[in-house]
Amino acid sequence: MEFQSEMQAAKLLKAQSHIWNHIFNFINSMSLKCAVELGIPDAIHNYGQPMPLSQLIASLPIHPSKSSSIQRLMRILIHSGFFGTKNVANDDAEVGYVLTDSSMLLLKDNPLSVTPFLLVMLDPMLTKPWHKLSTWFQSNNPIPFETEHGEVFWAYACHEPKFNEIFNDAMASDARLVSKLLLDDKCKGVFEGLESLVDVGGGTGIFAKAIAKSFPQLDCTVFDLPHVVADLEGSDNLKYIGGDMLEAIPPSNAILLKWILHDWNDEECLNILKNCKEAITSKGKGGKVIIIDMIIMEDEKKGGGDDKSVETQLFFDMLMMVLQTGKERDEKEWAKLIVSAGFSNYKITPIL
Ligand SMILES: C[S@@+](CC[C@H](N)C(=O)[O-])C[C@H]1O[C@@H](n2cnc3c(N)ncnc32)[C@H](O)[C@@H]1O
Repeated sequence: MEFQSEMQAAKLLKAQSHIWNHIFNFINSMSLKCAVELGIPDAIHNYGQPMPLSQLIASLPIHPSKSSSIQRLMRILIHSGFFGTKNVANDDAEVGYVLTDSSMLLLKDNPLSVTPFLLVMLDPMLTKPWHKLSTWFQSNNPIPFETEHGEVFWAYACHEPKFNEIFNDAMASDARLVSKLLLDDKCKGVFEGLESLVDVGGGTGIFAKAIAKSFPQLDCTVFDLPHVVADLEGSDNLKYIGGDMLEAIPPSNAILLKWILHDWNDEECLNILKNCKEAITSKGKGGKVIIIDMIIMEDEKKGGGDDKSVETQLFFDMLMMVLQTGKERDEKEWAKLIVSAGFSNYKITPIL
């Protein structure tokens, strides 16, 4: 009997700690945001060797009364894998902070830095709608973002220049990382032999610039909302056009849709895909649509991702529910969309 109650107590405590860790998940995000805002990854990187706490404190723009709190911030970030410790050279007793692969990706000067994405996703403009999620479920409002801000995401970005800028920077940072992986690796062939390409919803054109550079013969166009591409200058084989993809898309040999369709519901996606089809066939011959988006792979046994990558996919799906009308889709849902839009076949290349 005693054994049974010990088991029950253990189960109870495990359940409680599971709940506590979920309640406090935001502390991981906010501690990381704070470290980035204080420039901690850059301070450690610039030091060039394991950085003792005293040196880190001396290098940061903090009030002297907060010095003793830095060690506590670092302790949780070490626990979550953003920093490590190593012995300081020639000193067996003293340890210093070092970066990990993840904090390397948060350095300001790293061309692949994820910092702009972190800063926009954790900006109150994007975190506040999460507090409206249950209200949204009880209303007929289409999107929690709209419940909070009174209008849809793209309309809001149009008249909030600061938000427009940080959002576009965040997209550009992802485009830099993904274009590096895709154009250096096994996907380069996808763009070979094309005459023209329109990057629909291409933002400030980071991805299209990388393609235009790798394929100087390819005529590239970045097509996005007028306020996003206003004042942007093209080059020899790159131009910017403002417009609305829900209306029409400029004619082209190929269309790129990176991180577009997951923003929209099935009906809106069908509209976009039909406009893509129209754009690639209006040149008189068939072409292709290149979609860069995720495929939900929940079932590990059927070749899906590990626990962490499934969690990332589910996070993104919820993000689309809160910020947009869209969703992340599994292969069946993608296939249905593609076929319904009138395309005859598709090929999936798993990369990221
Ligand atoms: C999630 S971002 C993706 C940006 C870029 N493709 C990337 O992956 O870095 C979606 C983009 O679609 C653009 N967009 C939204 N509505 C649009 C519309 N109706 N017509 C054209 N572009 C639109 C946004 O301005 C934004 O740049």
